[in-house]
Amino acid sequence: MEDIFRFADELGPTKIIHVYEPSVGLKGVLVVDNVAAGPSIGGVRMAPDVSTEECFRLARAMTLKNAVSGLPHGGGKAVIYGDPKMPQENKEKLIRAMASSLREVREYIFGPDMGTNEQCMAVVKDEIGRAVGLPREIGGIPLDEIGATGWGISHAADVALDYCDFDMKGARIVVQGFGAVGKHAARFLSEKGAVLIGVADSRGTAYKLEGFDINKLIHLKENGMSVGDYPGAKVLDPEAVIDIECDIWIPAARPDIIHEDNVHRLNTKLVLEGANIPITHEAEKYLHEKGVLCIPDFIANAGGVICAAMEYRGACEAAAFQAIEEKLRCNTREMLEGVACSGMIPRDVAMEIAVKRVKKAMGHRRWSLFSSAPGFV
Ligand SMILES: NC(=O)C1=CN([C@@H]2O[C@H](COP(=O)(O)OP(=O)(O)OC[C@H]3O[C@@H](n4cnc5c(N)ncnc54)[C@H](OP(=O)(O)O)[C@@H]3O)[C@@H](O)[C@H]2O)C=CC1
Ligand SMILES: O=C(O)CCC(=O)C(=O)O
Repeated sequence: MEDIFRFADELGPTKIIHVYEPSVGLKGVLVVDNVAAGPSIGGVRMAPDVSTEECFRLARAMTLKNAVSGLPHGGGKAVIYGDPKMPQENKEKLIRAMASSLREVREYIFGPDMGTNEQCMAVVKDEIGRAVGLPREIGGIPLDEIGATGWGISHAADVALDYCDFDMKGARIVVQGFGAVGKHAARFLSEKGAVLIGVADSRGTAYKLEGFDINKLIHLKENGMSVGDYPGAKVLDPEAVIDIECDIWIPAARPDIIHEDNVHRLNTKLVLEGANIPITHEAEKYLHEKGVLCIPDFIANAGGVICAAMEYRGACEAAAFQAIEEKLRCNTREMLEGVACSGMIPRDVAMEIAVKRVKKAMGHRRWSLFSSAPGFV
């Protein structure tokens, strides 16, 4: 018999909810992991093929990310099954139904993730009044539009370079995924002097040794084209983005894309994990042994959720940007100093810091993973 508690450990998850509503074709899952620190924040992903296990791993990444960022929030993640490029009308129906079915699950605050955006969060807000990453017109900070996560990645990069043997000026960057995270990471890093030489989206990889004009690339994507349509770029298949020699490689798309079987193909000096869980633990160990510095997801890509948590409390955009900068620089340095002292891989050092904080929050609760106090969530 299937063990439905197979993901359970001392940190969670406290709830796994499967949602089904055939009248609109909704199938979805919500994993609320540890909410000892406060109600969970984490994005809603729309994708055709995410398992409950993957949703759990993404929710756990949020628990660690929120803890390491010192936010009064636990970790959660939701998945709506479907093609994110479906007609807007159908997408809105699915999102409304998902939000409506989770109306009373107050320990989860909806945010944007792969396949959802500010407009989707506006729909959730309209339906149940509980969402972050909202458009400005309804009082939000549109975290994807302003590039909150990319801003954080650029600061993690600054600190990481103190531990590498190259400078930002002229550094060659390659990005897998040119959506909310990938394009803004490339934009902020190029403003610091780096050069984007390789980029992939779901349709292909584009390569240009002289460097892309990032605004031109963004414009082209906004008009429904692929990165491969960039004039003069060499076009390769999507997987080829792994092989391009560069100084900084940024995964900003799907999970588990670098693993034991392909990690040897990476030809880079620094990896900044923009995506969640993009590299397996074994592959990260391999990179560490090869001298490639790898800044793990819940350190490098925390900018989005820091922005979301600030928005939840009514902060303005400028304050959110400042908080992201401060927290990302401080967390990256703390982790890298730990690596320098211990020789451990960066993820393991970051895990120690995050789990210690989660356990401290748990120590304040009668139940370990959540609180039942009135008004807690
Ligand atoms: N949004 C945020 O603030 C945060 C997001 N993240 C994580 O970052 C990652 C990306 O999220 P986000 O940018 O929001 O998502 P988006 O949906 O905005 O963009 C995803 C990008 O990945 C591309 N893509 C999809 N599949 C592949 C593939 N097989 N090969 C190459 N590229 C591919 C898409 O291509 P196409 O353009 O063709 O569709 C698109 O360009 C996710 O792991 C997410 O969880 C983490 C922290 C915060
Ligand atoms: O959209 C949010 O709520 C925060 C961003 C997020 O989901 C993530 O960090 O993976």
